[in-house]
Amino acid sequence: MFMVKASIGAGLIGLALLALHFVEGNLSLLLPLAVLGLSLALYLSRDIPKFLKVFIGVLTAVEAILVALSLADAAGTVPEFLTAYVPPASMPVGATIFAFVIYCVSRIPVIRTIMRIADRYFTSNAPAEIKIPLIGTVRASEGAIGTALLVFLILINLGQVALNVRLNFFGRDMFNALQDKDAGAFWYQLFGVFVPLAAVFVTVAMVEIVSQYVLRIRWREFLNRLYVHEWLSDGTHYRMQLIGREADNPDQRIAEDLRSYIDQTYTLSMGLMNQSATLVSFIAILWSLSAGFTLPGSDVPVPGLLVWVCIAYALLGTWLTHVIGRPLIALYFQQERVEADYRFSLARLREYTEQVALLGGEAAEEEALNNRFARIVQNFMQIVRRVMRLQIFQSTYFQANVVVPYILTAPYYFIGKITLGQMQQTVGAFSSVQGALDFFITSYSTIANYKAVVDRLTTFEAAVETVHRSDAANRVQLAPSSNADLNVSGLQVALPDGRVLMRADGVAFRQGETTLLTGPSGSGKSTLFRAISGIWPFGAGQIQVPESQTMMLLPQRPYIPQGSLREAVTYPGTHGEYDDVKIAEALRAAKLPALADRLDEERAWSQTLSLGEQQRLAIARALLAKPDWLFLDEATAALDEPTEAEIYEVIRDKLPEATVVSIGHRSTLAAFHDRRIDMKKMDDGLYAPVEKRQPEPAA
Ligand SMILES: Nc1ncnc2c1ncn2[C@@H]1O[C@H](COP(=O)(O)OP(=O)(O)OP(=O)(O)O)[C@@H](O)[C@H]1O
Repeated sequence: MFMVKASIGAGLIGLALLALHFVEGNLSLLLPLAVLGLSLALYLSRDIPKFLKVFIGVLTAVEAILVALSLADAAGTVPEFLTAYVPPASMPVGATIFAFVIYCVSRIPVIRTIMRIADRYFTSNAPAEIKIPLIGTVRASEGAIGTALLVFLILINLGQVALNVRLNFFGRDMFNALQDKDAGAFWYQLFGVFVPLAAVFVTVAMVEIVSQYVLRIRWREFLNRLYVHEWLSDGTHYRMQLIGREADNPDQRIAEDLRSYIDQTYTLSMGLMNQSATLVSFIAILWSLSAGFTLPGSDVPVPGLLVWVCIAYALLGTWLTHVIGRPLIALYFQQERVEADYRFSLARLREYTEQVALLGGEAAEEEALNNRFARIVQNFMQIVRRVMRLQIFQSTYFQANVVVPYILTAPYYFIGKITLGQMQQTVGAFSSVQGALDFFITSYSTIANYKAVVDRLTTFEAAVETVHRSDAANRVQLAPSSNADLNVSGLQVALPDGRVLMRADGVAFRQGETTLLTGPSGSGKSTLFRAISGIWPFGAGQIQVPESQTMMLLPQRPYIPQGSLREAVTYPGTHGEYDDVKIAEALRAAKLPALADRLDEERAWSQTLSLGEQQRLAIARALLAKPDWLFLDEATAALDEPTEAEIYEVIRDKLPEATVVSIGHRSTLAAFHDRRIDMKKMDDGLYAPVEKRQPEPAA
């Protein structure tokens, strides 16, 4: 496809050249036009990530302007004030080379992975709006707004390079004025040239920083929402931690890694473009400045001598940096992991502070925390050792950078081949080219860190995908059925490592009939409940659930979110779903009258309420949600027997339509259920539910 487009591009260029030849009789513009055509073909070629395509697009557009300027110049139609800005032919060539490099880079698998994350934002169709000063509110898709901001920022960055090029000439003219002792020219250069340029520079820098921050935060907000959504949807967050440790600390990946990814993608890509543009511009200058240079100690002229020296010097530095710094990638990855583990341990301790205090577990906790922190230190010290070596090399290299251009040019100055201004300009251009080529060296740590961040995001995405894929493959199937009962057939429930724990075949939970599930601890009762609610994927077989009926499962230890008591009771209902009167009523019914008028109170409820109170709060949730099926997994085990009896009474009274299935160990529970199923160990070593005859009520 690309070849077809390239051929079409080349054909069009041919036609344009022919037309030009007849009109102008001028073929010297062949090169810029040809390279412009190539850039266009690159831009049009399919399958380039959008983020990179934007860069090629802007480069092509800028290149078109430069070529147009050259054409106008050839035709003698460029206004006087613009003639100084007619670019040398090398500029469009440079832009095309850079576009081609981007194109080639976009074929590299790791870059495609990186760009796929970026493109989730830049290709988004979600409606959005942005307020632009002097223009007002503009509505467009989020992807379009992001793209527009990116285009704007690329243009600004290119503009900054152009300003630097102009300043390089200012340096030459000013030093020449000094050498000639021409005071008039000197002051003109200072106030007529430098001051206006500096003013433009400051304004552009201000606009750039604001636009850049706006783009970054929009981009982050978008990806953040997306990741949070993917993590939370379909119980992925739960199943992800069941399948292994590849995607450890998802909180860290969403909160930290996404931010780093966006910051670094922006900084590195813009930096790379900036440095490439600098490189192209200053190589052109350096090339022309090399004109008078001969091989040292001889009269043999070497075209572009300074350029070659500069490139060889930088390549050597880049290669050495890579060799020394490569282990940093893995070390940074590991650092993120141990830091997140430590943070999580602290947060967990905060959650369980009461249990730790009661058990007097402080010493054990301290030891565990110190051990975890020791891993941070250990890995960090490896980073330090590696960074130290890198730093020794880089510092030496950068110190040498200061003097190398003087060493190269001074001999030519002393024998009068170049003026002081030219020498100064050469040193400036050499440093700019050097700086651009050193981009990789200066950014090595960032790049190493970036790679670690990208790996963490891609493993996160891969884990999300694994969870979704496992949906389709071998797993317990939940099948909605028109039958009012819940039927289990051919079910085998396994552990994450594949070991089968229990089996159940031909078991029915009948609508309207309360069932008590009993059995030894560890026999898989809770896991069967998890399978019925669809969050436990491991195993095989089918569970037919009555369609369009709601289910609610209350575990032994309820989850209580941070926030007000109202939010705790109405969870997982959305804000405003129940009015306060109903909430208070539910709390009173669940034997928590003292809480009924404290709905606005915000505190760590999971730490202040007793377990029995938390369990009653969960019952209040069920009373509000009115599910068709209510599964109670030892959900009243912390209550005294009379209160437990009252709660079952309330459930029967307030939720007469609900089918209750309970798990419990207490014998008194049997009285509240119509039927009992017991988990029994079978001959094959697996547990299976067996119908148990209810004892006749005592006469
Ligand atoms: N995420 C998990 N990873 C590995 N094993 C698990 C996981 N969850 C549960 N198990 C194991 O599955 C088995 C059954 O656990 P389950 O909680 O279903 O038992 P139970 O019958 O409800 O026990 P109890 O009466 O003590 O609550 C246990 O041996 C438990 O260790």
